[in-house]
This record gives sequence, structure tokens and C-alpha cells, in this order.
Amino acid sequence: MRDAVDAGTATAGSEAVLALGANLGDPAATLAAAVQTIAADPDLTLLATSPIAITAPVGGPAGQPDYRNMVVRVATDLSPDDLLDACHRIEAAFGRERLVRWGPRTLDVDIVSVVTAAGEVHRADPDLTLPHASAAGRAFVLAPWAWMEPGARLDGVPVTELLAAAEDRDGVRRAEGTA
Ligand SMILES: Nc1ncnc2c1ncn2[C@@H]1O[C@H](COP(=O)(O)OP(=O)(O)OP(=O)(O)O)[C@@H](O)[C@H]1O
Ligand SMILES: Nc1nc2c(c(=O)[nH]1)N=C(CO)CN2
Repeated sequence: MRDAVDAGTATAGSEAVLALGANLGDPAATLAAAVQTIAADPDLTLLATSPIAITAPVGGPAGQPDYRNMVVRVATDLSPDDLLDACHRIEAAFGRERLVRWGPRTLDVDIVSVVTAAGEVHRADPDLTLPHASAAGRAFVLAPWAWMEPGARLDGVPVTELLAAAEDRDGVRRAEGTA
């Protein structure tokens, strides 16, 4: 594992893993369009996209529809704060409204991890916690990431190992096709 760094350290040449989730409207079409939006963003270089997972909702109100989840890897020179702003702009472009915690959404884009040349960025700010505070326990993030990059590590721990321990792993299945 490379050395951890504090956010605030120069982040030019970063790579980030973003987690995308949707369960309103046409989630598969939304994810496909979101990937195109990311690919077209001048501040982001899309390096890899995962297969899509169909996942049972974790938390939130009862009766919400299954999600479609995926992850992407991007390269960027944006700071983590500016990358979060970019994620929020993409969510807003797809009509995201924050009504209920863990409630249904047209598109959620979270930052799972940011790695600079100096290592994994660590930050404990509630406005931007890195690595994402819940990602290490979420099969709906870890499974698509492991399909995309079987050797991936989150903060030094193999994603496959985290996935094996994730409580929601039985609620995740792989969809046909790609975004
Ligand atoms: N790593 C991160 N990625 C995205 N948002 C984050 C992160 N860390 C903290 N946040 C903050 O979390 C706030 C709530 O985000 P959001 O509405 O997407 O939460 P959620 O998807 O409902 O739940 P969860 O945070 O458990 O995924 C955001 O406004 C953002 O400031
Ligand atoms: N299956 C699934 N469940 C969730 C999801 C998600 O993307 N997929 N996102 C949440 C808040 O980020 C809460 N619960």
C-alpha cells in the first residue's frame, strides 16, 4: 500500500473510483447516460467502467425499487472538493433531489476513493469523507468494483476480501450487458 496523504495535498494526477446508483425512472438508461456525461467532462478522463449490478435496496424507506449500481475509474487533476462538486453537478443534471436519507434517487454519484501519486487520500470531513465512510461494507459498490478490477484494493485491503464480508452481498446480481 502506498503512503496515505491528507486531503489538501496537491492532487494533480489523481485517480478516483466513483460509485453510481439509480433506482427511479429508467436506471439502466440513466447509468449509461451518466457514463457518457463523465466521459464528456473535460475535467475527467474515464479509465474504466464496471458491469452493472442489480441490487436490493440497503436501508431507506421500505418498498423502494431495486437499484442499478456500477463504479467507474477516472483520472483527474481536480481537488477532492472540486471532484465532489463535479459529482453533484452530474447528479443534478439527472434530476437528483435529496428528499429522504437513503431514499430512492434518479442518480447518486459518490466518491469511493481518491489516490494521488503520494497514496490514498484520507479525510474525515462529513462534507467529504475519504475513502467513503460506508463503501468498505457495501457489496453494491464492492461487487461491481471487483468485477471491473479483481485485484483492486480499498485503503490497502483487497476489495474481494471486503466483498466477502459485506452483509448485503446476497442482494447483488450481475446484469446482462454494460452501461
Ligand atoms: N465520499 C463521499 N462521496 C460523496 N458524498 C460524500 C462523501 N463523503 C461525504 N459526503 C457528503 O454526503 C452528503 C450526502 O450525500 P448523499 O445525499 O449522496 O448521501 P446518500 O447517498 O443518501 O447516503 P450515503 O452517504 O450513505 O451514500 C453529500 O452532500 C456530501 O457532502
Ligand atoms: N442497493 C443500494 N442500496 C442503497 C444505495 C445504492 O446505491 N444501492 N445507496 C444508498 C445511499 O447511497 C442507500 N442504499
